[in-house]
Amino acid sequence: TVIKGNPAAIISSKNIAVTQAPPLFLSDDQVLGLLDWETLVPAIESVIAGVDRGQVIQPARLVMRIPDKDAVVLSMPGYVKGTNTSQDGSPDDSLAVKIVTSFTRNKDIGLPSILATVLLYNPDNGKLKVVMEGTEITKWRTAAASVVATKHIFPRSKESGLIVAIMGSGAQASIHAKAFDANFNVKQINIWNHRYPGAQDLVNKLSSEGLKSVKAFEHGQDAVKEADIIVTATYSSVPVVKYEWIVKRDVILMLLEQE
Ligand SMILES: NC(=O)C1=CN([C@@H]2O[C@H](COP(=O)(O)OP(=O)(O)OC[C@H]3O[C@@H](n4cnc5c(N)ncnc54)[C@H](OP(=O)(O)O)[C@@H]3O)[C@@H](O)[C@H]2O)C=CC1
Ligand SMILES: O=C(O)C1=NCCCC1
Repeated sequence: TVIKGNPAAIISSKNIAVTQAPPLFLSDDQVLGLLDWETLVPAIESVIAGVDRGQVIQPARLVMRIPDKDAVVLSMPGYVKGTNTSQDGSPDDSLAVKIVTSFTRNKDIGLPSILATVLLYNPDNGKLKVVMEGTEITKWRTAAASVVATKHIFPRSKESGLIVAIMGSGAQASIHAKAFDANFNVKQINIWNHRYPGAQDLVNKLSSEGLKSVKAFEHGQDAVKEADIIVTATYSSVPVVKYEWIVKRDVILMLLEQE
């Protein structure tokens, strides 16, 4: 069966499952083509509110470690009870499982450390609808959650001129810089990495993509000194920010880490 049409419409339609169609496969590039902050941030905001309202089933994720490969596999099922109706008139509930692999040595072979797959099911009968590469959506949704948190708990985010410090220069550092730039009025983004050239490379990349006022820092303390928001996005097993470095009283600290 050839499935034609807009992947977004296909994902939201339950009919493909009923008609015995095989699951749709979406590559990361196709998923990326469907992602924008204007849609994603309110969606994440609504799901977080749904947790509070009891509309979300989200058990603790299963964590499997593979110590000799410095790797972790995370399995994350989730169900969201819809609040609207789909095109076919049924509730727009969602049922999915995300599987994330975290191989910290992947950098050496040019692969992202975090790779993900999302399996999307018909929420009424459990039939598999879509298999999608989930690496991009995982990156974006993590940063979107930081945007939502900032919006709700940091009063100065509504004013002009946020200073954001990002510790790390990998995938999460990059997407957080873009997310804050796109969603807030940002005065400066400070990037620190344990290897300074990594911070310089990320600054060059972000600047070439149009981000203004992005600066690399050699010392973490200098990067966080003036910051309103501090995002730690590293694989460090020791703290990369010291308490005494934080001089402002209402700084928000986002910690991204695996289990
Ligand atoms: N990617 C994702 O979607 C998500 C990631 N996370 C978490 O965010 C964190 C960063 O992930 P991600 O950006 O994808 O990973 P990357 O591999 O892309 O980046 C890792 C960053 O950590 C730095 N780093 C590695 N080892 C150390 C160390 N020993 N001390 C200090 N810094 C170190 C790396 O620097 P260098 O390369 O110079 O060594 C790099 O800047 C991880 O804890 C991950 O589990 C959380 C949610 C989602
Ligand atoms: O998707 C998530 O949630 C992840 N959490 C920590 C490790 C990377 C992915």
